[in-house]
Amino acid sequence: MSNTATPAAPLLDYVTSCALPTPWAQFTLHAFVEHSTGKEHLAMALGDIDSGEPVLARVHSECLTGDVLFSQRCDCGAQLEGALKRIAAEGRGVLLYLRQEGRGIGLVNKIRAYRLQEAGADTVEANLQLGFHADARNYELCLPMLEQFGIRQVKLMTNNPRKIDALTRLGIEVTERVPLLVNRNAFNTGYLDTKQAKLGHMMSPQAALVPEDGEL
Ligand SMILES: Nc1nc2c(ncn2[C@@H]2O[C@H](COP(=O)(O)OP(=O)(O)OP(=O)(O)O)[C@@H](O)[C@H]2O)c(=O)[nH]1
Ligand SMILES: [Zn+2]
Repeated sequence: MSNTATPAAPLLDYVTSCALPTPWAQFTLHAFVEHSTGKEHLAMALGDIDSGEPVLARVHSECLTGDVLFSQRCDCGAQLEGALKRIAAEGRGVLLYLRQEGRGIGLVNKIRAYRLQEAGADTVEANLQLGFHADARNYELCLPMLEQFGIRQVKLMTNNPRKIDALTRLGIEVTERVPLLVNRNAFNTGYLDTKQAKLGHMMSPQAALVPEDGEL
């Protein structure tokens, strides 16, 4: 018998890419398909990202309500837009769009969680009442996605220490954390407070002090 270790089965396939013009820059949109679930994950890339220099990066978890439907219950849509604007301003970077809606519990369960929040639960309590972990996400796909572009070092746009830990454990070096703070509003202030108090998000009180127009 050979002593050679069997290489780990790939987690996802790289499929194809196209140009994606946005209001801020023309990105290249790359499509991946995850083997175990068939989910389609995306990367939006800009500029020379395989030069070996740390790359400005965002790992964004799907939030249909916030990213697409303009929900003010969370900060996801504003963070998505802010991250793309920053990458465009730098002329170089990548945004991984992971299809782990509702912190991994799915859209319908997130709506169930919102309903529990309307009855008084916070975002963590609602997940627990539904029988889920507070945060059911897993970031292992980030490694093959970043490897596709030759990226080993990132300047990560996040307030979430779990993302930094997860990437570090995967062997991606986070050379810098770039805060991604958005305007508070009457609907998201409790959500932001809970992220800070219970999920360890790094949001100083100055988080509220961003310009009126929400520029990041
Ligand atoms: N279960 C659940 N998921 C939510 C809720 N609000 C937003 N989400 C999901 O949470 C994910 C975004 O996570 P956040 O914790 O806001 O932000 P993050 O991406 O972990 O951290 P940052 O990098 O700092 O933005 C998305 O998948 C959203 O769909 C909620 O009340 N309940
Ligand atoms: Zn959201």
